[in-house]
Amino acid sequence: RSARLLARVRPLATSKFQNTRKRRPPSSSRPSPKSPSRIPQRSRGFRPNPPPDPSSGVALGGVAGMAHTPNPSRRSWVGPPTPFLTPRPERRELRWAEAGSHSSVRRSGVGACSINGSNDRDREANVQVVLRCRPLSVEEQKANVQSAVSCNDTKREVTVLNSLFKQADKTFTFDTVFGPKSQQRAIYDHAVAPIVDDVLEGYNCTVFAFGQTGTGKTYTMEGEMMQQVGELPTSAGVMPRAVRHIFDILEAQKADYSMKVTFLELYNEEITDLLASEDQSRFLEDRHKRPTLSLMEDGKGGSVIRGLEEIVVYSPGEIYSLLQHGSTRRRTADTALNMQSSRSHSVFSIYIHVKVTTTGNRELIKCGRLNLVDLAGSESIARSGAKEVRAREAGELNKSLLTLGRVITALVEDSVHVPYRDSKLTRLLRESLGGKAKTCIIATVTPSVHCLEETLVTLDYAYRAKSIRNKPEVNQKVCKSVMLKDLYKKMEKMKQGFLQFSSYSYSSHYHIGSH
Ligand SMILES: Nc1ncnc2c1ncn2[C@@H]1O[C@H](COP(=O)(O)OP(=O)(O)OP(=O)(O)O)[C@@H](O)[C@H]1O
Repeated sequence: RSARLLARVRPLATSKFQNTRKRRPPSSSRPSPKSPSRIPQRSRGFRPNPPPDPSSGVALGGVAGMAHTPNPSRRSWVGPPTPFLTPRPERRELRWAEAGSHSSVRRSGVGACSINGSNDRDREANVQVVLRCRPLSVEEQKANVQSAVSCNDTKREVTVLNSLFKQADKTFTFDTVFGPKSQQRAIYDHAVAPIVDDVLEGYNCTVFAFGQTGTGKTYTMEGEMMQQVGELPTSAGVMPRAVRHIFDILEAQKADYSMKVTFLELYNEEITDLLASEDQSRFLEDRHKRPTLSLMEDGKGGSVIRGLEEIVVYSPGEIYSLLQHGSTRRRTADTALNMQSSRSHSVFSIYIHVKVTTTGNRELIKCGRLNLVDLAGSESIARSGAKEVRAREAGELNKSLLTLGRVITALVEDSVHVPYRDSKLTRLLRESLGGKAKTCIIATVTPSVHCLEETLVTLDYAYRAKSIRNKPEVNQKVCKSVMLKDLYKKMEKMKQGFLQFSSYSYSSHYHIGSH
């Protein structure tokens, strides 16, 4: 019986090692040669979600709930899972394989999930919407372009000066407003840092930038990318700052943790892997020939991306180079509105597992995920001067952004049907909009009077998105070692019970027989 029980536990651990690729840390971040943790590991890390078998109906949802099925064409590893270690030797006991239960709190009923209280309403949290208005560019200033947007950071208000056109001004209030003079650091500290703290508590969180082309989405999300580990440049965006923040906290807590990342691009409704391994490099020159990945339903309203590579990382430096690598692979083009316009949406995800010991010495693993999404900009094809390929791209981009707008409207109006399925973008963002993730939207606008119409559209959608309510849930798993300990205890008890029973029946038999 015990053998049967253990046999049931083991496949859970091994099945997690199918699709994660581990890259060797760069020499600067590698542990010292004497450190046992440097023993070459063939670990592929840990899959935070159960294998996405549609028939099993495992509930995963959208970007924050994405899981990745093994791609049979990729190299797969055989043999028992080896531990995935954090770099410091004293943390060696954390093994990805330790997580025995894969379910989130709601599915497994393990642990407690309380944010503000116990009932559903208390657990709800509004999507946070912050507004950023970029400064006029040097060219715009030279051309004396008038500013038609005024920001009041203290009152959290942004006003569109329609009075320039003899109409009433329009004012919108957001959770935070960042005017043209605001710095990258302020945006990160006020809008994103709290969300990153939540990721380390085991929440799935999403930050996405949304707005017209050329308004500063990529600048806000990426900014100046880090070339190497060192001081963050003042123009570093949300992504490098979040990476630094995560490692700073984990190091300060001396936590046992494991981490992996994925980076995907959604272009013309096709998903490609921006971190695809070198064997795909022949496709790099011709971006149109890059293999596309399929987005599948998991049977419970979530999505699954087949074959997306998960890369195990050990240091901020490694993530910076992956970010750099991935973003240079992204499709960009010179348009009339932006010299380097992103022609695709991108999703960079960091999966973090942190081991925590609760009162009563119970070991749990908190599994948080941070999705950093840089959407392509909506654009007026007439004004951007897009033709042929660019016009088609713009059409596809506008289509997916339109669906995003319809999803926001449906959620705000509490419609029975939310059209998530109408575009891949909304399928990916499903969990972040109305699902169990915590979400922050950074809406970006330009102050240029020439873009007033588009600015009003962005403000209108962003304002509506403030009313979307999510139901955030902590994901935590019981360590496998704890589960095994519990099993052994139960077995021991059963053995004792059995021994007591047999000695009792033997003695009563003997007793009866002796008469
Ligand atoms: N807050 C800001 N401060 C200084 N420069 C900025 C700011 N926001 C954007 N820019 C500059 O404006 C230009 C356009 O920004 P960016 O490429 O980030 O726009 P985008 O919204 O991502 O556009 P697209 O949707 O076309 O990709 C860039 O040159 C960027 O450096």
